[in-house]
Amino acid sequence: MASWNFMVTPTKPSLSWKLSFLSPLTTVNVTRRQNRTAKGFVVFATVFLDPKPTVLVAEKLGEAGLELLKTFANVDCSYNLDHEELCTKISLCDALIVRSGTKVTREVFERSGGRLKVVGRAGVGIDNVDLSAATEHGCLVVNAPTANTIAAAEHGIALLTAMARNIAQADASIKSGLSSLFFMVMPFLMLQLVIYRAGGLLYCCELNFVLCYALQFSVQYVSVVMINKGKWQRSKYVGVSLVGKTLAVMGFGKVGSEVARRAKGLGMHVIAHDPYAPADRARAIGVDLVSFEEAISTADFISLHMPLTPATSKMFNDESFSQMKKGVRIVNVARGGVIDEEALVRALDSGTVAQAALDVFTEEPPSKDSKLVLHENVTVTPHLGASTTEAQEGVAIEVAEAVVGALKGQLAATAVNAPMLPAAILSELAPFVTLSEKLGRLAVQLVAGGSGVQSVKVTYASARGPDDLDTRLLRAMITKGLIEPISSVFINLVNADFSAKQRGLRITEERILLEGSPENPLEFIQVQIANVESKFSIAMSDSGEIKVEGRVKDRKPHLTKIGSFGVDVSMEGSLILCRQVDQPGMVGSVGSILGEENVNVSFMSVGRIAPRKQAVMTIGVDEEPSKEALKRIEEIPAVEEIVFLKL
Ligand SMILES: NC(=O)C1=CN([C@@H]2O[C@H](COP(=O)(O)OP(=O)(O)OC[C@H]3O[C@@H](n4cnc5c(N)ncnc54)[C@H](O)[C@@H]3O)[C@@H](O)[C@H]2O)C=CC1
Ligand SMILES: O=C(O)C(=O)COP(=O)(O)O
Repeated sequence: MASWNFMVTPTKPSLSWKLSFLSPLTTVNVTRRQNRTAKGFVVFATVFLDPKPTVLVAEKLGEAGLELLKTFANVDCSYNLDHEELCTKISLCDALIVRSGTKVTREVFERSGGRLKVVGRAGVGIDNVDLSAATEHGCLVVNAPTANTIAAAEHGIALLTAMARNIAQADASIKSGLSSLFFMVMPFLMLQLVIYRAGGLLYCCELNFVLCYALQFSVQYVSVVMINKGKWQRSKYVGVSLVGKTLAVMGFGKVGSEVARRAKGLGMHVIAHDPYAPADRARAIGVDLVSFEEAISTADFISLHMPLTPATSKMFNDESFSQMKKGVRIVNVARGGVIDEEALVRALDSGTVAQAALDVFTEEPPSKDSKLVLHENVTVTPHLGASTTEAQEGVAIEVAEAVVGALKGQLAATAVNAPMLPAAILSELAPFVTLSEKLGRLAVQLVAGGSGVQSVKVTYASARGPDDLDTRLLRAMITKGLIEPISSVFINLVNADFSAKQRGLRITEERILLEGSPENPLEFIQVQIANVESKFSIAMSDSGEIKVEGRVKDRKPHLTKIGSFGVDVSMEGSLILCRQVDQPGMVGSVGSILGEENVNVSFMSVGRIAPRKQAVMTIGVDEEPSKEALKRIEEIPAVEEIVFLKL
């Protein structure tokens, strides 16, 4: 536990008031109080900074997820924060967990002061998180993409069937009938009571008593008739059948395909529109993938399951409603923003859309006088798609695992703004990830002057076809290696591409398809930097670029080529590269200088063109040698150039 002494001058005697900007989980010990000043007390306080990260949970999260978070972090459950409160708290948090009710805006990232490392969305839709701002601030965004799929699909089906059979309207109608009876009878009972209490004029009271009962009975009679004939509205709520009808599933992803599967079970004919869905997945459950126009113009029911993006925003508008079959029925369990809500009201009024069942709205909660919500042909629920006990426990665990993993620096399988790869592939690629970063680091340190790097070519040699080798992660790590040694920018998987672009660094990728078994994901990776000069001339390839190449051996990164020189060096610690004339005694001379300087050598290897010709000595060192030590090595007559590189 780190401790930090500082001085505060509270203007009020209350020290805790002044220290409230610190995390509630930070322990503050006041150790000494000194003399009064004009402004108040001068106090020495010792603040014990808890080394555990702090996770702010801003919306209700399942207990199992909270327990998991608590094993690794301090958990601050502060629900219902307004935006300003969130912005104030965020600079004390390493991670933030939200559901759909919290807007994680650019301001949140800006005011985190760089501390926020991960935002966890306990659910699927990340339209409430400003992803560009997160990426620019190097903050990873992870979600829980699978645990609420079934809940959302079941809710979609619940709304579909409830809408077709007017369940919600009929239920409300019966209940409003009963309550109107209650309210109609109540005043007469009250009146009767008042008359009794008045006392005195007995005759008069009895007269009133009779009158009162007569009125009460007639009202009761009218009400019962109304309930039976009026609010027991069997003919008003005649529904429509689902069997044999066409359902268009718009967005054939996880939820959409589960809805389709269930709708098939109800005997519906299911078509789907999704520009990115694989046709074979649709075929496997007996669904035809069709164009947007065909889907909306042939469907009796339309169920929406695409994400809200700039491309899908208000894609259901006056124009698309006009192409629909008259009397179509629409279910939306995706996002309110995919529908132009005013256009939907117009379509409902004109009868183009017979009914809509909506779980989501452009503004949540919708305004109390929302014409859409109040429309008699609209059934609504308050964004309940993911709200089952099971789904909430599931998303809580899914997001907590992702957040803890991200805080530990592990690669996230549910990252939204960084390369996302399945866990098995991540584990297979892990040593190549390290190799990539080290190659980038090494290459950029070989550039004379360091900056000015603009054009980098990365070559991946593999027996695997492009579809079996996702290189985004490797590219991001090479970028990290290239940028970090020459800047103060912290690069991670999230902001690598963005930072490269911002610095005008163009990274092109090339693949060499090797023959043989694709057991290993990669044979070697090569990084070339064009249009620069090197501080170590040997690093230049024949075609004039700085070139380094590496392989993974025993899951460890190895440098195997510098320029055109073959070497074999484990890429650990730091390296001294030394170009020399190959002659006896070189290893000893260099080794003894380093020994005298108390620099521990982890390995030495010499690669040469031919005996007594040019050679490259690669020396792994545990400590950084002093400038004097490097100068002494450089002064050995056979040594032609030398460079020290931190990996
Ligand atoms: N109401 C609720 O409580 C819940 C709502 N959702 C929402 O449901 C939606 C779907 O979730 P998942 O199926 O888990 O996501 P997903 O990512 O598995 O599926 C979305 C599908 O939409 C497709 N798509 C993208 N652009 C499209 C376009 N222009 N037209 C048609 N399809 C398009 C994608 O290709 C993808 O297949 C999301 O918006 C999510 O936020 C999810 C869970 C609960
Ligand atoms: O997962 C989603 O996309 C949802 O819409 C669920 O939202 P919620 O977590 O219930 O606020």
